[in-house]
Amino acid sequence: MSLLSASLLGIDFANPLLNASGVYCRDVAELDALAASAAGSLVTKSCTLLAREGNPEPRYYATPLGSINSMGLPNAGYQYYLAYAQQHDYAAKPLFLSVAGLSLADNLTMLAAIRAADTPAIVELNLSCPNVPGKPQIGYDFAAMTAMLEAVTQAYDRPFGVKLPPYFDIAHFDEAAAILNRFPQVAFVTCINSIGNALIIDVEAESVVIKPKDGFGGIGGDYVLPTALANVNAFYRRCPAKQIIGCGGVTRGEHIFMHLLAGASLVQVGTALYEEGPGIFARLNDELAELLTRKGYRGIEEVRGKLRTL
Ligand SMILES: O=C1NC(=O)NC(C(=O)O)N1
Repeated sequence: MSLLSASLLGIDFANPLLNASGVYCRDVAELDALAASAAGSLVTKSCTLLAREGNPEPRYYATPLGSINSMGLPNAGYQYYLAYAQQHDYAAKPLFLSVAGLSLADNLTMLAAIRAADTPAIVELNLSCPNVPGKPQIGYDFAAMTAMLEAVTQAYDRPFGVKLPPYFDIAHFDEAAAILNRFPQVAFVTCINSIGNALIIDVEAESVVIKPKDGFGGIGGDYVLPTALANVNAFYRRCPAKQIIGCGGVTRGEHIFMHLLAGASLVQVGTALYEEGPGIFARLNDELAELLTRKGYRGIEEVRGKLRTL
């Protein structure tokens, strides 16, 4: 095991880093670039039953503090990503398949096909896209989330994970964790998706900056780091039988260290990857390794969940 070795579902990872679903992972060229990068693994763009164009552009905008997006689940359809999963070299690094069906039936159809293909790909079920007009985030509807997990765990007999929206109330951490703990098959929880329905305004133009939904979109980057860390730690504390993948606000090695302290086993990078490209993974691994070494750690397992309270 090396300094940066990580583990999830009993699978070894060279390092804890991967992309956030949706960033740099929509087509074969992007996925191959991630596979060839210093990332320890990669995840595909959340797929739907049929290919989608997504929302009208402009639908992504970066600011000095992060980004806002309302992509609207543009993707090539699940068969495209399943085909990619069938040809991926798993000896090189693990691959995650992100699934975001627009209905329970669509999720069941896609998961049945994924299961039948019997690849080593790990499913991350996206319960938190904030950008499909008319489709509320399942993660904020506890009854719908329960029904989805009851049906999915009946139909899909492998360990999988869920991508959750950020929660902001202790009672919601408690309720969401209680639901997840009813499903041992939910082996990991990815916290967080973007903070939905924010609004960024351009003062010069006196205008919003993205076209869909009157400018309302999910934010990422520096804006979301404290919320991401809180959600990672809240579910780490409440779901001792599950692992946590952290996502949100990572631009430097020390942010990865924060996610690890909060309880993350792996850490996803979104906005910063969009802006810097896959070369970011070599930089982040170097910065994390330098920080761990300076602090006298021999591996990330010694850091995970060790956040001190006062
Ligand atoms: O789950 C998602 N989160 C986001 O922030 N954006 C994408 C999207 O809009 O496709 N999906």
